[in-house]
Amino acid sequence: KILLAHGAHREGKRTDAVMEKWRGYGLGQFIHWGLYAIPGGEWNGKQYNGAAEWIRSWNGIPNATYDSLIYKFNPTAFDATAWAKSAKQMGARYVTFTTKHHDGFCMWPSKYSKYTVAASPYKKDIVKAVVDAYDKEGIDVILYFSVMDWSHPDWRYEIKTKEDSVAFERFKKFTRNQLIELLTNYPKAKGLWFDGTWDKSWVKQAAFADDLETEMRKLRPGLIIGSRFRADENGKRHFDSNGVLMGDYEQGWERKIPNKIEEVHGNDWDCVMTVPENQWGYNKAWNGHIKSANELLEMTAKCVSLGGNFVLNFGPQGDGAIRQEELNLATKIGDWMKLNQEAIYNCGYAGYEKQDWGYFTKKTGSDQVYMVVFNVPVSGALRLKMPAKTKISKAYMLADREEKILPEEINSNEYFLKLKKKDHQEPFVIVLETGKNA
Ligand SMILES: C[C@@H]1N[C@@H](C#Cc2ccccc2)[C@H](O)[C@@H]1O
Repeated sequence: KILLAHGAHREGKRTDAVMEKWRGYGLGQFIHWGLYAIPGGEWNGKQYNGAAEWIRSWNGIPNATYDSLIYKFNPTAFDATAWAKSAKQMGARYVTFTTKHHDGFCMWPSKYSKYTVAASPYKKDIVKAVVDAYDKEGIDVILYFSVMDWSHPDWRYEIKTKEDSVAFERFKKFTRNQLIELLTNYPKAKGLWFDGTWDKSWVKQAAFADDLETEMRKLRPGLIIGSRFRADENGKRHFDSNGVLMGDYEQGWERKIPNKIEEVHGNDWDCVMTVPENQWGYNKAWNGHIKSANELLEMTAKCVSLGGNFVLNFGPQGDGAIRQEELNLATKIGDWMKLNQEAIYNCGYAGYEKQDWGYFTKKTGSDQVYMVVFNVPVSGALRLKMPAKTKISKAYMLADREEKILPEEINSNEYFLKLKKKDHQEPFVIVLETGKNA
């Protein structure tokens, strides 16, 4: 093992109650909202071909012109309670909200910056409104924070000169001040979701970032911080030089999902996912491949079946309203979750062999196993392979417990489950009651 002063401080999963709850969330919501929602991926009638929340980096817009959007920020349709109720209906159990994205605009009245909601026509504290509204709905809040801050004069991508170094020291103090401010102003927040930590300037700050993480955890015991916050002294990110996860869960699953359990290395993790292929902030153009509710439900089940959580992103418009297409998805997902949430919440990896019909999930701390079915063969029967000596004593539809399914044993641990209905237009869950040699 390599001796590290700033590597991971813990090996293996956290076992405290806060993290146990995080582990069982199953489904979450991400919200990307800021000044970038005003242009919505378009400027002077020209479509920006990147992610809408990155439009400030487009050389088609002078930085000062983008930053003057602050004077247009007055989201008259913003209603945090409506957002929180929509998230509750969808079945989200946590929300990750952008306090400051790469453009540096603060959605809270930070006393360390002039580039905040306080200086906009809207004036009010949006982070507070979101934290309070979601907390009231019983949805835990995680605060997204981008270390990279394009608008700050002391931000550097790389430290090349003495001047860079002096400036970046000021930037580090500014970053620490804002993070302590967020934890102090919004004590209900359960965690911090860091982004914008990949540039050389920050990767070189192993000692500073390590001390800052320690300070934040001391200020807020139980705080949840992912693997993206800091690098070790060798510049290793997410996993330190000994291959040990940095932080409390793996944060690398951005717009991608693992395919097998080995890929998650026994760690906690969540996947954050966009509805369009790669748009986090609001984009006027709702085009390219837009994921359907069934696709998103499959992603949710796949994540839970591999011990993770699925976090679906919403990009509210510049006026604060969530676009109807996203509200419709939330409703469809919520309707399914109402009937089937038992197979998602507080569930994880069952340890069974993956099969074509869909995903196994298992209730944490129990033997209860679920089949979340996405693919019914033309035969209308599901071939089910169980671990050796694991018998099925009972099988029934979760959404209608009276609908029993008679498992026909075809081998010592292989069954045919004949379904009453063949053509399913959405996924369904079969509850399996098993028992060793039942
Ligand atoms: C959670 C997501 N992370 C941000 C990013 C990025 C990014 C940066 C460099 C290369 C590819 C992707 C996106 O803007 C969004 O906030």
